[in-house]
Formats: sequence, structure tokens, C-alpha cells
Amino acid sequence: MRATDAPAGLHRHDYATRDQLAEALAAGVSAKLAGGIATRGHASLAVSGGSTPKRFFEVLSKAGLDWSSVMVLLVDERLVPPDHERANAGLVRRHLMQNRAAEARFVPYVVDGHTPAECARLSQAAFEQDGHRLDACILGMGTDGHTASFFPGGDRLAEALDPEGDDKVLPIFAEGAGEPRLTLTLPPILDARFVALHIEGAEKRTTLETALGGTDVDAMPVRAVLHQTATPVHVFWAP
Ligand SMILES: O=C1O[C@H](COP(=O)(O)O)[C@@H](O)[C@H](O)[C@H]1O
Repeated sequence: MRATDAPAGLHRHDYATRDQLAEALAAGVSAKLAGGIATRGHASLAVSGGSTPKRFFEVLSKAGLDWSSVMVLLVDERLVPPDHERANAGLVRRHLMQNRAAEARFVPYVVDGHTPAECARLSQAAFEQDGHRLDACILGMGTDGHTASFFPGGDRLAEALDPEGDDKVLPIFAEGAGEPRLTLTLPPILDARFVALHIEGAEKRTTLETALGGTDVDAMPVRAVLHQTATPVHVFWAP
């Protein structure tokens, strides 16, 4: 691991390989979850979808935790049927909810049978059922500068990024997103006890440097996470 200079509140962790990154991130998350279980009797984890987290999920799924005391949620979801190949819930079921982690309680978003607004309302109720604050929230990032489903041009981006907003889950639509989405809003993400941004590859490194080098949040919504100073954010990267 190599620590690099970063703005205050941003901690950068660079690894030589994606396997090393997966091991380190899984160890860090596992420690946070163990801490939650030890102090409160339960712990919660929100994870992202896409293609990047598979290796991390597979390592984390083998962690020696009391997984029956862990709730797993999604940072964001695509509004597609639950068995659709692009469903983030499917990725989590296939790669995280296995091995020891099969004992955890997975609470996916409500994605069908309702309007997007209703899906968001029902999903938020599930998110709030334990009245909890997330122990760990693992974000991803696209090369367009989106994180969670905060896409450039998102129709409800301002609401989703409002630090004073009351909604924890919102429906959101953006041309570049592929399909309508549900997303955690910025407040519950930044309220997590541990926030990580997990990115891999040279292209995403360039995207990260671009995001750090400018301040236009609408152009690159990940800046809302990177440039705030209230919550420490740990950036995990490997080539
Ligand atoms: O659409 C999404 O993309 C991002 C990044 O995905 P990746 O495939 O580039 O790793 C992901 O963080 C988000 O959860 C997902 O819905």
C-alpha cells in the first residue's frame, strides 16, 4: 500500500494489485462490522454494484464475523426486474451472500410492482427499519464521474445531493444511467461510520484526479463526496 497526498478528510490507499486491494478493503470493512456487533449487537453495510466489487465481495464473504447480526443494503439499484443481469442485487447475491456471509440479512431495494417514487418510499422504509446509521458504506465511481446513482444530468440530482435533505432513498433518471435508478441520498452515505470509494484501473484514476482538480459537482457528482470535509473518505485504488 502507498499513501499519497490528498485533501484533508480524503485518505488514499493505493495497492499494487486488485487482490491486495480486495484483501485490505475486506479487512477494513470486516473490522467496522465487528465493531458494530460488539458495541450495538448488530451492524449494517451498504455496497455498490457494477463490475468493480466482485473480488472484494468474494473475500469479504469469507470473513469470520457473526454475519447473522449483519444487514447488507445497496447504495443504489437499477430499476430492472430482480433477476435481470444488470440488477445490482443479483451481483450481491452471487458474490457476497455466499460462504460465511450467507448468514447475513440482505435487504434489496423494492424494484417492481410500483412506480419509481413508490419503490423509493418502500425501500426507504426498509432502510429505516432498524433506525440505524450505516457502519460502512462502499461507493464505486463511473468514468463519467458518477457515484451511487448520482449521474451528471440526473433529474433529481440536486435533491439527492442536498446535505439537509430528509429523503434517504430517491428515484433518479439520467440519460447516461441506462435505466431509471434508486439511490441512497448523500446524507445517509456521509453519515456512515466508514465511507470508502473503491476504484480500479488507470482510467478511473484519471477520472479521480479530474474530479479532485475541479469543483463543478453537476459535471462530476462524485465531487460531492470527495470535496466535503465533514466525513473522512477512504479511496481504495489498484491498477
Ligand atoms: O452503475 C453503477 O456504476 C457504478 C460503477 O460501476 P463499475 O461497473 O464501473 O464498477 C457503481 O458504483 C454503481 O453502484 C452502479 O449502479
